[in-house]
Amino acid sequence: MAPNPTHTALWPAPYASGAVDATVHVPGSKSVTNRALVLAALASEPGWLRRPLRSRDTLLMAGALRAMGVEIEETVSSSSSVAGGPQSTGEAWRVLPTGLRGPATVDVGNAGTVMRFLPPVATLADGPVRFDGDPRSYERPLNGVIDALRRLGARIDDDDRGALPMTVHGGGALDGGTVEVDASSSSQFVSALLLSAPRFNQGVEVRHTGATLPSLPHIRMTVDMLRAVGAQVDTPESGGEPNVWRVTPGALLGRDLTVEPDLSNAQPFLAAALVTGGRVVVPDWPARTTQPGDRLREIFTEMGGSCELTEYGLVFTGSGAVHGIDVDLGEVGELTPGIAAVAALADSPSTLRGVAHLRLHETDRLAALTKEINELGGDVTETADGLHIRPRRLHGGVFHTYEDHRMATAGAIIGLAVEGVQIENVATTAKTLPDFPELWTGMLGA
Ligand SMILES: O=C(O)C1=C[C@@H](OP(=O)(O)O)[C@@H](O)[C@H](O)C1
Ligand SMILES: C=C(OP(=O)(O)O)C(=O)O
Repeated sequence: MAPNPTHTALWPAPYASGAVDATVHVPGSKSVTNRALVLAALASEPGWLRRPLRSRDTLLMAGALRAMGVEIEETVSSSSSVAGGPQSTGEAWRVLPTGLRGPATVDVGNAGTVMRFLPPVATLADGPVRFDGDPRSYERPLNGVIDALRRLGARIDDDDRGALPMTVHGGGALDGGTVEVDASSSSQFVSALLLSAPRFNQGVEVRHTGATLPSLPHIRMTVDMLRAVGAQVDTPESGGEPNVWRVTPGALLGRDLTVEPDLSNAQPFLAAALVTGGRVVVPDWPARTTQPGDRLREIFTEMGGSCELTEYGLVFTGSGAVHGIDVDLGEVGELTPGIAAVAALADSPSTLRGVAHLRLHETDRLAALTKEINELGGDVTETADGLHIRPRRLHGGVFHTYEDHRMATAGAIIGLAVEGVQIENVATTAKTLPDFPELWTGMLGA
């Protein structure tokens, strides 16, 4: 990868001199957009995605599917009545599924959803599909997907490393069947196998064998979205065995889906209301959702705020006080960096638990948060499965982001309350929220 000159750039994180009071239109969910793209590509008829997220991860997903022959037409209507911010206003993608083709090359970047959800899709292509990505993608766990696909009948050439880069030799179809997977390092192993399973000859039965399973709401999201396109899925929640999911083979419908705002990307804006004692409104917050970010209503309330979910959206208000929290974040790991940032500004210590698997995310998030908060004068220690955070008076300095979008937004939260924080490579937020700096300064009225 060519060096990106913006990686060394420093962004002075805006300091909030008073309480924020803003309405923030948060763009669409990464997790919903990328699942919707996969399901639409596997359907037997065309489908629509409205207000899709347009970010690095979702454009990589769209690009990969196009490389395998799927047509994705992008249209932008000028309708100003559509919420969702300038990036997604009125945008809709029409997906026209075709026979999946190889040879093809897929760049996964550092997108977990692309590197895990697409190898099962590639087994259905009629030729080889080569997968490669950012250096960090070579280190992120993929063995659960590779081993499972092999056992289900796929031919994969990964030089026996269980990681990227690799080639999936698509044979036009996959047997499918029953498979055991240890998904303790990523729930995306389970989601990946379920998403393509309606197109496997025998469907799939996935049996998770590991001691822990992170990010359950994301597996529920997979199941809900599969059912919404006509798939039959049996789950532990629907009376099945614990840790076993079954998908029956069958055709998938094309749908017209409007993507919800990304509630995990709403986190820094809600945090801004919390740490400044202000008020932030997020329009279109769904009344019912599988997104893990919905847990913020409860977590940030416990940390000192209050919220009201109205027909218009979520109104979140800070009280001026920020409290520490003792919480298991295993189900909602992607919220950890933002919660750690708020915890560093609180009036009492915090313990964040259940997130050992964050060491294998975009970066080792536990090490990165510890180092960066401590370099601003904080007192954070790593535990076996999380962080202890004892608030201290912080000072300005450079907050490094390790090409992790959620490190950048965590640093911005701290910068609201601490003068002189500079975020290195804020552009890394483009992974899921390219307009972050503009939305942030817009929220502050700058
Ligand atoms: O399926 C998904 O869309 C995701 C699942 C989670 O992955 P892990 O289970 O690997 O944490 C989450 O952290 C990631 O941001 C998105
Ligand atoms: C872990 C994350 O992403 P990915 O989909 O790349 O796993 C994240 O967005 O916090």
